[in-house]
Amino acid sequence: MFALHRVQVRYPGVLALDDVSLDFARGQVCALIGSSGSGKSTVLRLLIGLVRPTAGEVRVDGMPLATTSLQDIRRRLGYVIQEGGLFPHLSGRDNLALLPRHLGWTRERIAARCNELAERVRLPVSALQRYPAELSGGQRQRVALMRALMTDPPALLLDEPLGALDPIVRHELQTQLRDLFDTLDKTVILVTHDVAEAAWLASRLVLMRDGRVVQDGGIADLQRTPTNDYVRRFLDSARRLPERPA
Ligand SMILES: Nc1ncnc2c1ncn2[C@@H]1O[C@H](COP(=O)(O)OP(=O)(O)OP(=O)(O)O)[C@@H](O)[C@H]1O
Repeated sequence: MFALHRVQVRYPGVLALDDVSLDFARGQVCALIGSSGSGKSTVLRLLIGLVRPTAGEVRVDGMPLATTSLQDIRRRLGYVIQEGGLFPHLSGRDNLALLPRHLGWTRERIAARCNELAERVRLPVSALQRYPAELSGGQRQRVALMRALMTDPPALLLDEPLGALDPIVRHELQTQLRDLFDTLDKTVILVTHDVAEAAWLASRLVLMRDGRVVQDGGIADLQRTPTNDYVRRFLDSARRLPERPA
């Protein structure tokens, strides 16, 4: 569905992606992991057309992204940025209604979709009357996820969708996200720092470092045959609880 072919992205003074080639198959859930600044968010920004490659090519459904209009791209993609990215001056419901209204949906259709998605992400419908600042972090992320799903796009791009949440809410949302991915049959590309979260949510992990792909495979491949010491160290950095003293 998406392909990066020998892509390079250069920001002023920074080589953010260096000769990256990746294919994302339809229906696959893939996690981009790696240390801060390794280029994960840049991959998502490329796919949504917010950033252009300085070399190489991005294709969507076999067509060069450069020839596809931004509006067409956005219609095909639900995008959740870090911290949710909701408009602070709009209620949750108005945030959700923005794109559907633009597409000419009726009030009834918008309301029905809000109710359906609120149930799916387990958010009380009454919370949608509130402004983002009046919601808890977990509720805000749920609304952001609902907004990405409103028009039922075939693909979801999620940038640290569960960052900055307390561990209990994060755990709960991880479970719900996995249920959603299992039932929705969408192409999902998500960015996370958390290896355990990546392995729980995605069948494929792409580990990045300094703008390059270090390893690409299932968690079992990374564990059994790490391509280098960095992969081993990255996996080992996930802390386990210490043994409780006797
Ligand atoms: N608009 C920008 N202008 C200049 N440099 C940028 C810009 N956006 C990102 N960068 C740089 O490009 C590199 C890759 O950034 P990117 O946000 O893709 O990394 P990341 O892996 O998603 O990081 P994080 O996990 O911290 O979000 C970093 O060195 C970053 O500082």
